[in-house]
Amino acid sequence: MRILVVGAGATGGYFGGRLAQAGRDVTFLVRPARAAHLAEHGLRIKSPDGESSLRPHTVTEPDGHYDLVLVAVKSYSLETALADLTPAVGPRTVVIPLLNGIRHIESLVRRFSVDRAWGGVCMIHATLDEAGDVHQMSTLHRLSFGPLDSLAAAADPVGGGEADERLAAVAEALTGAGFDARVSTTIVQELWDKWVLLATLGAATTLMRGSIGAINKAPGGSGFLHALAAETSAVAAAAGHPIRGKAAAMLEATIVTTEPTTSSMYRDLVQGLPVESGAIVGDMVAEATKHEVSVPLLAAAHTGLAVYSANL
Ligand SMILES: NC(=O)C1=CN([C@@H]2O[C@H](COP(=O)(O)OP(=O)(O)OC[C@H]3O[C@@H](n4cnc5c(N)ncnc54)[C@H](OP(=O)(O)O)[C@@H]3O)[C@@H](O)[C@H]2O)C=CC1
Ligand SMILES: CC(C)(CO)C(=O)C(=O)O
Repeated sequence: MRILVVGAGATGGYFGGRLAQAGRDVTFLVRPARAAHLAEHGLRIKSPDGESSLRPHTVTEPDGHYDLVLVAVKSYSLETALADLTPAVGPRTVVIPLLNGIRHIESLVRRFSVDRAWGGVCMIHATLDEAGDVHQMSTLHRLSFGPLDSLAAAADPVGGGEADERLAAVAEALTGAGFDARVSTTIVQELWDKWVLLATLGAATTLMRGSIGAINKAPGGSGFLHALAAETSAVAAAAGHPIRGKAAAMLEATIVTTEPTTSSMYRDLVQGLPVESGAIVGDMVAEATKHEVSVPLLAAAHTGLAVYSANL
Protein backbone atom coordinates (compact mmCIF):
# COMPACT_ATOMS: atom_id res chain seq x y z
CA MET A 1 0.00 0.00 0.00
CA ARG A 2 1.44 3.40 -1.02
CA ILE A 3 1.12 5.81 1.89
CA LEU A 4 1.55 9.58 1.59
CA VAL A 5 2.03 11.55 4.81
CA VAL A 6 1.31 15.26 4.29
CA GLY A 7 3.51 17.24 6.70
CA ALA A 8 6.51 15.83 8.55
CA GLY A 9 6.04 17.83 11.75
CA ALA A 10 5.29 16.43 15.20
CA THR A 11 2.42 14.11 14.31
CA GLY A 12 3.23 13.40 10.65
CA GLY A 13 6.89 12.85 11.48
CA TYR A 14 6.00 10.54 14.36
CA PHE A 15 3.29 8.34 12.82
CA GLY A 16 4.80 8.44 9.33
CA GLY A 17 8.24 7.76 10.75
CA ARG A 18 7.02 4.74 12.72
CA LEU A 19 5.26 3.40 9.61
CA ALA A 20 8.45 3.80 7.56
CA GLN A 21 10.51 2.11 10.30
CA ALA A 22 8.05 -0.79 10.20
CA GLY A 23 8.78 -1.24 6.49
CA ARG A 24 5.66 0.36 5.05
CA ASP A 25 5.90 2.19 1.71
CA VAL A 26 5.84 5.76 3.05
CA THR A 27 6.44 9.04 1.24
CA PHE A 28 6.27 12.45 2.95
CA LEU A 29 4.79 15.40 1.07
CA VAL A 30 6.73 18.35 2.49
CA ARG A 31 7.59 21.89 1.57
CA PRO A 32 11.09 22.72 0.28
CA ALA A 33 12.61 23.89 3.61
CA ARG A 34 11.51 20.76 5.47
CA ALA A 35 12.64 18.60 2.52
CA ALA A 36 16.11 20.18 2.73
CA HIS A 37 16.25 19.67 6.50
CA LEU A 38 15.24 16.01 6.22
CA ALA A 39 17.74 15.41 3.40
CA GLU A 40 20.54 16.84 5.54
CA HIS A 41 19.67 15.49 8.99
CA GLY A 42 17.25 12.62 8.38
CA LEU A 43 14.05 12.22 10.40
CA ARG A 44 14.99 11.78 14.04
CA ILE A 45 12.42 10.65 16.59
CA LYS A 46 13.23 11.16 20.26
CA SER A 47 10.86 9.25 22.51
CA PRO A 48 10.77 7.96 26.10
CA ASP A 49 11.73 4.55 24.62
CA GLY A 50 14.89 5.89 22.95
CA GLU A 51 16.08 7.74 19.88
CA SER A 52 15.95 6.60 16.26
CA SER A 53 16.69 8.07 12.86
CA LEU A 54 15.66 7.28 9.32
CA ARG A 55 16.18 8.61 5.81
CA PRO A 56 12.63 9.44 4.74
CA HIS A 57 11.44 9.43 1.16
CA THR A 58 10.14 12.94 0.48
CA VAL A 59 8.45 14.73 -2.41
CA THR A 60 7.51 18.39 -2.71
CA GLU A 61 4.61 17.59 -5.02
CA PRO A 62 2.62 14.37 -5.44
CA ASP A 63 4.08 11.83 -7.88
CA GLY A 64 0.87 9.98 -8.74
CA HIS A 65 -1.99 8.46 -6.78
CA TYR A 66 -1.59 6.93 -3.34
CA ASP A 67 -3.74 4.32 -1.58
CA LEU A 68 -3.71 6.13 1.75
CA VAL A 69 -3.05 9.79 2.57
CA LEU A 70 -2.49 10.89 6.18
CA VAL A 71 -2.97 14.64 6.57
CA ALA A 72 -0.81 16.01 9.41
CA VAL A 73 -0.81 19.80 9.08
CA LYS A 74 -2.17 22.51 11.36
CA SER A 75 -5.72 23.75 10.75
CA TYR A 76 -4.47 27.11 9.42
CA SER A 77 -2.42 25.26 6.74
CA LEU A 78 -5.20 22.92 5.68
CA GLU A 79 -6.63 24.67 2.63
CA THR A 80 -3.20 25.07 0.98
CA ALA A 81 -2.24 21.52 1.91
CA LEU A 82 -5.50 20.17 0.43
CA ALA A 83 -4.78 21.91 -2.86
CA ASP A 84 -1.23 20.51 -2.79
CA LEU A 85 -2.24 16.93 -2.00
CA THR A 86 -5.25 16.64 -4.32
CA PRO A 87 -3.22 15.17 -7.24
CA ALA A 88 -2.31 12.27 -4.91
CA VAL A 89 -5.95 11.30 -4.44
CA GLY A 90 -7.36 8.81 -6.92
CA PRO A 91 -10.84 7.25 -7.05
CA ARG A 92 -10.02 4.63 -4.35
CA THR A 93 -7.67 6.65 -2.16
CA VAL A 94 -8.50 6.91 1.54
CA VAL A 95 -7.66 10.26 3.17
CA ILE A 96 -7.31 10.28 6.96
CA PRO A 97 -6.71 13.60 8.77
CA LEU A 98 -4.92 13.75 12.13
CA LEU A 99 -6.04 17.32 12.89
CA ASN A 100 -7.79 18.41 16.06
CA GLY A 101 -11.29 19.86 16.01
CA ILE A 102 -14.08 19.10 13.52
CA ARG A 103 -14.11 21.79 10.81
CA HIS A 104 -11.45 20.01 8.71
CA ILE A 105 -13.79 17.05 8.25
CA GLU A 106 -16.24 19.28 6.39
CA SER A 107 -13.44 20.62 4.15
CA LEU A 108 -12.24 17.10 3.35
CA VAL A 109 -15.71 15.73 2.66
CA ARG A 110 -16.46 18.73 0.42
CA ARG A 111 -13.33 18.06 -1.60
CA PHE A 112 -13.15 14.25 -1.69
CA SER A 113 -16.69 13.09 -0.68
CA VAL A 114 -17.48 10.85 2.25
CA ASP A 115 -16.32 7.84 0.28
CA ARG A 116 -12.67 8.90 0.39
CA ALA A 117 -12.51 11.29 3.37
CA TRP A 118 -12.48 9.32 6.63
CA GLY A 119 -12.05 10.38 10.22
CA GLY A 120 -8.88 10.14 12.28
CA VAL A 121 -8.08 10.89 15.91
CA CYS A 122 -4.53 10.85 17.17
CA MET A 123 -3.55 10.94 20.81
CA ILE A 124 0.07 11.89 21.35
CA HIS A 125 2.12 14.54 23.15
CA ALA A 126 4.66 15.55 20.55
CA THR A 127 6.50 18.56 19.26
CA LEU A 128 9.23 19.49 16.80
CA ASP A 129 12.21 20.57 18.88
CA GLU A 130 14.71 23.32 18.10
CA ALA A 131 16.84 20.83 16.12
CA GLY A 132 13.84 19.99 13.91
CA ASP A 133 13.53 16.53 15.46
CA VAL A 134 10.28 14.90 16.49
CA HIS A 135 10.07 14.77 20.27
CA GLN A 136 7.47 12.37 21.68
CA MET A 137 7.04 13.56 25.26
CA SER A 138 5.07 10.66 26.72
CA THR A 139 4.54 7.02 25.72
CA LEU A 140 1.03 7.80 24.41
CA HIS A 141 0.76 7.17 20.65
CA ARG A 142 -2.71 6.16 19.51
CA LEU A 143 -4.32 6.55 16.12
CA SER A 144 -8.02 5.73 15.67
CA PHE A 145 -9.50 5.86 12.20
CA GLY A 146 -12.53 4.79 10.20
CA PRO A 147 -15.15 5.88 7.71
CA LEU A 148 -17.34 8.72 8.93
CA ASP A 149 -19.95 6.48 10.51
CA SER A 150 -23.34 8.02 9.86
CA LEU A 151 -22.29 9.41 6.51
CA ALA A 152 -20.58 6.18 5.47
CA ALA A 153 -23.62 4.11 6.41
CA ALA A 154 -25.68 6.22 4.01
CA ALA A 155 -23.11 5.73 1.23
CA ASP A 156 -22.81 1.95 1.77
CA PRO A 157 -26.08 0.99 3.45
CA VAL A 158 -25.64 -2.79 3.27
CA GLY A 159 -21.94 -2.82 4.17
CA GLY A 160 -19.68 -5.72 3.22
CA GLY A 161 -18.72 -3.97 -0.01
CA GLU A 162 -15.69 -2.08 -1.28
CA ALA A 163 -15.70 0.16 1.80
CA ASP A 164 -15.10 -2.86 4.04
CA GLU A 165 -12.26 -4.13 1.81
CA ARG A 166 -10.54 -0.76 1.97
CA LEU A 167 -10.98 -0.61 5.73
CA ALA A 168 -9.32 -4.02 6.09
CA ALA A 169 -6.42 -2.94 3.86
CA VAL A 170 -5.93 0.37 5.70
CA ALA A 171 -6.11 -1.39 9.07
CA GLU A 172 -3.47 -3.88 7.96
CA ALA A 173 -1.17 -1.08 6.81
CA LEU A 174 -1.48 0.90 10.04
CA THR A 175 -1.43 -1.97 12.52
CA GLY A 176 1.77 -3.37 14.04
CA ALA A 177 3.88 -0.35 13.18
CA GLY A 178 5.04 0.58 16.68
CA PHE A 179 2.02 2.62 17.74
CA ASP A 180 -1.47 1.80 18.90
CA ALA A 181 -3.69 1.71 15.78
CA ARG A 182 -7.43 1.23 16.21
CA VAL A 183 -10.29 0.85 13.76
CA SER A 184 -13.23 2.92 14.96
CA THR A 185 -16.87 2.40 14.06
CA THR A 186 -17.78 5.57 15.96
CA ILE A 187 -15.16 7.97 14.68
CA VAL A 188 -17.46 11.03 14.67
CA GLN A 189 -18.14 10.60 18.39
CA GLU A 190 -14.40 10.04 18.96
CA LEU A 191 -13.67 13.30 17.17
CA TRP A 192 -16.06 15.07 19.53
CA ASP A 193 -14.64 13.32 22.61
CA LYS A 194 -11.16 14.44 21.63
CA TRP A 195 -12.37 17.94 20.81
CA VAL A 196 -13.99 18.36 24.23
CA LEU A 197 -10.78 17.15 25.91
CA LEU A 198 -8.56 19.40 23.84
CA ALA A 199 -10.78 22.49 23.97
CA THR A 200 -10.73 22.16 27.76
CA LEU A 201 -6.99 21.55 27.93
CA GLY A 202 -6.13 24.13 25.29
CA ALA A 203 -8.40 26.86 26.69
CA ALA A 204 -7.21 26.29 30.27
CA THR A 205 -3.48 26.19 29.57
CA THR A 206 -3.46 29.16 27.20
CA LEU A 207 -5.75 31.30 29.37
CA MET A 208 -3.78 30.57 32.57
CA ARG A 209 -0.39 30.36 30.81
CA GLY A 210 0.59 27.17 32.60
CA SER A 211 0.18 23.41 32.78
CA ILE A 212 -2.85 21.64 34.23
CA GLY A 213 -0.70 20.68 37.23
CA ALA A 214 0.26 24.32 37.83
CA ILE A 215 -3.38 25.43 37.52
CA ASN A 216 -4.50 22.77 40.01
CA LYS A 217 -1.91 23.98 42.51
CA ALA A 218 -3.09 27.60 42.21
CA PRO A 219 -5.97 29.03 44.29
CA GLY A 220 -9.29 28.39 42.54
CA GLY A 221 -7.55 26.34 39.84
CA SER A 222 -9.45 23.10 40.38
CA GLY A 223 -12.81 24.89 40.38
CA PHE A 224 -11.86 26.76 37.22
CA LEU A 225 -10.91 23.53 35.41
CA HIS A 226 -14.12 21.76 36.44
CA ALA A 227 -16.24 24.74 35.36
CA LEU A 228 -14.47 24.87 32.00
CA ALA A 229 -14.89 21.10 31.45
CA ALA A 230 -18.58 21.47 32.32
CA GLU A 231 -18.91 24.13 29.60
CA THR A 232 -17.24 22.06 26.84
CA SER A 233 -19.17 18.93 27.88
CA ALA A 234 -22.46 20.89 27.80
CA VAL A 235 -21.69 22.07 24.25
CA ALA A 236 -21.04 18.51 23.07
CA ALA A 237 -24.25 17.28 24.69
CA ALA A 238 -26.28 20.10 23.13
CA ALA A 239 -24.77 19.27 19.72
CA GLY A 240 -25.88 15.64 20.08
CA HIS A 241 -22.47 14.20 20.97
CA PRO A 242 -22.43 13.88 24.78
CA ILE A 243 -19.18 12.54 26.14
CA ARG A 244 -19.63 9.41 28.20
CA GLY A 245 -17.80 6.40 29.63
CA LYS A 246 -14.06 6.26 28.99
CA ALA A 247 -13.96 9.70 27.33
CA ALA A 248 -15.65 11.33 30.34
CA ALA A 249 -13.28 9.47 32.70
CA MET A 250 -10.27 10.61 30.66
CA LEU A 251 -11.45 14.23 30.76
CA GLU A 252 -11.87 14.05 34.53
CA ALA A 253 -8.45 12.37 34.99
CA THR A 254 -6.84 15.04 32.80
CA ILE A 255 -8.26 18.01 34.70
CA VAL A 256 -7.42 16.71 38.18
CA THR A 257 -3.79 15.89 37.47
CA THR A 258 -0.94 17.64 39.26
CA GLU A 259 1.43 16.60 36.44
CA PRO A 260 2.77 19.27 34.04
CA THR A 261 0.26 18.28 31.31
CA THR A 262 -0.07 20.81 28.47
CA SER A 263 -1.60 20.90 24.98
CA SER A 264 -0.02 21.32 21.55
CA MET A 265 -1.71 24.75 21.33
CA TYR A 266 -0.06 25.85 24.60
CA ARG A 267 3.34 24.61 23.39
CA ASP A 268 2.88 26.64 20.19
CA LEU A 269 1.84 29.72 22.18
CA VAL A 270 4.86 29.70 24.49
CA GLN A 271 7.11 29.41 21.43
CA GLY A 272 5.42 32.45 19.87
CA LEU A 273 4.01 30.39 16.98
CA PRO A 274 0.57 30.67 15.33
CA VAL A 275 -2.16 28.78 17.22
CA GLU A 276 -5.16 26.76 16.05
CA SER A 277 -7.51 28.84 18.20
CA GLY A 278 -10.32 28.95 15.64
CA ALA A 279 -10.52 25.19 15.09
CA ILE A 280 -10.05 24.23 18.74
CA VAL A 281 -11.73 26.98 20.80
CA GLY A 282 -13.49 29.37 18.38
CA ASP A 283 -15.58 26.68 16.71
CA MET A 284 -16.65 25.35 20.12
CA VAL A 285 -17.77 28.86 21.12
CA ALA A 286 -19.71 29.04 17.84
CA GLU A 287 -21.39 25.68 18.61
CA ALA A 288 -22.28 27.02 22.05
CA THR A 289 -23.88 30.10 20.50
CA LYS A 290 -25.79 27.93 18.03
CA HIS A 291 -27.20 25.74 20.81
CA GLU A 292 -27.61 28.59 23.34
CA VAL A 293 -25.15 27.15 25.85
CA SER A 294 -23.47 29.65 28.19
CA VAL A 295 -19.64 29.36 27.95
CA PRO A 296 -18.06 32.42 29.64
CA LEU A 297 -14.73 30.73 30.40
CA LEU A 298 -14.34 29.29 26.92
CA ALA A 299 -15.27 32.67 25.42
CA ALA A 300 -12.62 34.37 27.59
CA ALA A 301 -10.00 31.90 26.35
CA HIS A 302 -11.09 32.60 22.77
CA THR A 303 -10.71 36.36 23.31
CA GLY A 304 -7.26 35.84 24.88
CA LEU A 305 -6.13 33.73 21.93
CA ALA A 306 -7.41 36.34 19.47
CA VAL A 307 -5.38 39.03 21.29
CA TYR A 308 -2.29 36.77 21.19
CA SER A 309 -2.79 36.06 17.45
CA ALA A 310 -3.27 39.76 16.65
CA ASN A 311 0.08 40.52 18.30
CA LEU A 312 2.05 37.88 16.35
N1 LIG B 1 1.60 17.79 18.44
C1 LIG B 1 0.72 17.09 19.15
O1 LIG B 1 1.03 16.61 20.27
C2 LIG B 1 -0.65 16.82 18.61
C3 LIG B 1 -1.12 17.50 17.50
N2 LIG B 1 -2.37 17.18 17.02
C4 LIG B 1 -2.93 17.86 15.88
O2 LIG B 1 -2.27 17.41 14.70
C5 LIG B 1 -2.26 18.42 13.70
C6 LIG B 1 -0.82 18.61 13.22
O3 LIG B 1 -0.10 19.11 14.32
P1 LIG B 1 1.47 18.95 14.50
O4 LIG B 1 1.96 17.76 13.79
O5 LIG B 1 1.74 19.11 15.95
O6 LIG B 1 1.96 20.25 13.74
P2 LIG B 1 3.46 20.68 13.30
O7 LIG B 1 3.43 22.15 13.20
O8 LIG B 1 4.46 20.04 14.18
O9 LIG B 1 3.59 20.03 11.87
C7 LIG B 1 2.82 20.46 10.79
C8 LIG B 1 3.67 20.34 9.56
O10 LIG B 1 2.83 20.57 8.43
C9 LIG B 1 3.70 21.08 7.44
N3 LIG B 1 2.94 21.70 6.37
C10 LIG B 1 2.13 22.78 6.42
N4 LIG B 1 1.60 23.02 5.21
C11 LIG B 1 2.08 22.06 4.38
C12 LIG B 1 1.88 21.77 3.01
N5 LIG B 1 1.09 22.52 2.24
N6 LIG B 1 2.53 20.72 2.49
C13 LIG B 1 3.34 19.95 3.25
N7 LIG B 1 3.57 20.17 4.56
C14 LIG B 1 2.93 21.21 5.12
C15 LIG B 1 4.60 22.06 8.18
O11 LIG B 1 5.78 22.12 7.46
P3 LIG B 1 6.63 23.44 7.17
O12 LIG B 1 7.92 23.14 7.87
O13 LIG B 1 6.75 23.47 5.71
O14 LIG B 1 5.89 24.61 7.76
C16 LIG B 1 4.80 21.34 9.51
O15 LIG B 1 6.02 20.64 9.56
C17 LIG B 1 -2.85 19.67 14.37
O16 LIG B 1 -4.19 19.84 14.02
C18 LIG B 1 -2.71 19.38 15.87
O17 LIG B 1 -3.69 20.03 16.66
C19 LIG B 1 -3.13 16.17 17.56
C20 LIG B 1 -2.66 15.48 18.65
C21 LIG B 1 -1.44 15.81 19.31
C1 LIG C 1 -5.28 15.79 23.64
C2 LIG C 1 -3.82 16.04 23.32
C3 LIG C 1 -3.18 16.73 24.47
C4 LIG C 1 -3.15 14.68 23.17
O1 LIG C 1 -3.39 14.06 21.96
C5 LIG C 1 -3.71 16.82 22.01
O2 LIG C 1 -4.33 16.41 21.07
C6 LIG C 1 -2.93 18.04 21.80
O3 LIG C 1 -2.14 18.45 22.63
O4 LIG C 1 -3.07 18.62 20.69
